[in-house]
Amino acid sequence: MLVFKFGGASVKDAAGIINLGKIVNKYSGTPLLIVVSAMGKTTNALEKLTDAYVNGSDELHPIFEEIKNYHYHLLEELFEAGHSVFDEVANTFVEIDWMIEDEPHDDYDFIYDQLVSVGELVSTRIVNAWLNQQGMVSKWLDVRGYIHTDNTYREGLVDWDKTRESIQKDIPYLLSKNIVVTQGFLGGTSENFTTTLGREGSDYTASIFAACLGAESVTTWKDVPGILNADPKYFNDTVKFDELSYQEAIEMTYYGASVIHPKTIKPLQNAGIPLMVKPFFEPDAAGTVIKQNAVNNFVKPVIIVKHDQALLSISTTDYSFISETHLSEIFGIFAATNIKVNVMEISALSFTACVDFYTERFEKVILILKESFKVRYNNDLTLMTIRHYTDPALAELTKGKTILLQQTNRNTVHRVFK
Ligand SMILES: Nc1ncnc2c1ncn2[C@@H]1O[C@H](COP(=O)(O)OP(=O)(O)O)[C@@H](O)[C@H]1O
Ligand SMILES: N[C@@H](CC(=O)OP(=O)(O)O)C(=O)O
Repeated sequence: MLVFKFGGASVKDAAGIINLGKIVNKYSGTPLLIVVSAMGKTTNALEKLTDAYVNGSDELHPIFEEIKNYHYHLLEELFEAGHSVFDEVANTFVEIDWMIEDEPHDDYDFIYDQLVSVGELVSTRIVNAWLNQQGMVSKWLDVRGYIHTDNTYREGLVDWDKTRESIQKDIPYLLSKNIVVTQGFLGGTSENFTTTLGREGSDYTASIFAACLGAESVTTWKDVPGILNADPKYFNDTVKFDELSYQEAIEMTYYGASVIHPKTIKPLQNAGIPLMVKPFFEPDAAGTVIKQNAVNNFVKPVIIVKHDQALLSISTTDYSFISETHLSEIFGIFAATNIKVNVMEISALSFTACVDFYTERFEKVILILKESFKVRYNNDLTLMTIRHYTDPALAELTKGKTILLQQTNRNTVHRVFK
């Protein structure tokens, strides 16, 4: 069986959904599970809606109307009036109406997951209806009953044993009868609340299903020819990799290559399942294959740029050395507040960490750290990681930047700058 993942860019409009149908049609006869993300930039719009709700903003209803109109226009282009998908989509949006009628719950991350998840619940209804309308028999599956997580909202931790059991119990039978269409990015808790797996987590969803089902391969259909040595949105003259090893792909995604979610590769590596990254605009092209024993061919350095970084500098209040006990306390606080450290440095008197900046989490961690330490920080920074670097490439890429932290290893350099 195969697992396909279609991201937001591939289903951003009616033409995208028609194209998805054509790609799927090429694989008729092969058992196929399809993971779909929210359409276009819907997740960003739902994040704005969540903020507006929590802050009691007047923008709440206009934002919601815009999200609904975007989906209804798309439906009108694809389906005759009266098709049951109109009601399915409307009923899903009603869940937002119910939630925003009440006063916001205290836990922002909990509210976020209940509201933002609607993007995937709606997109999968539309894709499923379109495939069926095109004669490809397909079943809509609520992923929240299959991917079981803890209640770490916005970063649900997957309970692999429970997830594997649920998936293996039902999905092989469903796949023997139909195509299965399900939501990326979402999970469910044991109390039946919705969780999300972290932004851009639909790639990870595809990998979870593939690993549990022993799929032949996973294909993620993207708006790029494959994995390139740098993000083509920011760099010209990029080169595509035909193959990449799991290890190299893990390193790239860990440091922020946003083309694949960082948690995606490991389950596939453990199960020996290849991951193809292919362009949805040219479905017969080879793309990039991530697999065991791949030949990594680095004709150019790999450049990974991560924005929205903060540099935290932590020292003791009595000017004593930073000890292992202090470090243990600091990491305990990071773990408890879901702060991810990308690069760090220790000196006699201070510990410095470059971390992803999320406003609410950051404010929380600073408050807790300040109970025991002196804390200074800079935000709005960029972390650039260059793998397989050359000195001229490094000099060119960092020209004119104010570097706040730097690390150089044999293969990889990190630079944090303004
Ligand atoms: N090394 C890279 N190679 C290819 N694309 C990259 C790379 N790094 C970042 N990207 C970005 O990843 C985007 C595709 O990923 P993403 O937007 O998450 O796709 P989707 O959400 O449709 O699955 C591309 O449009 C590109 O800008
Ligand atoms: N819709 C979610 C999950 C996701 O993976 O989306 P995409 O496949 O478009 O990156 C997000 O935008 O974060």
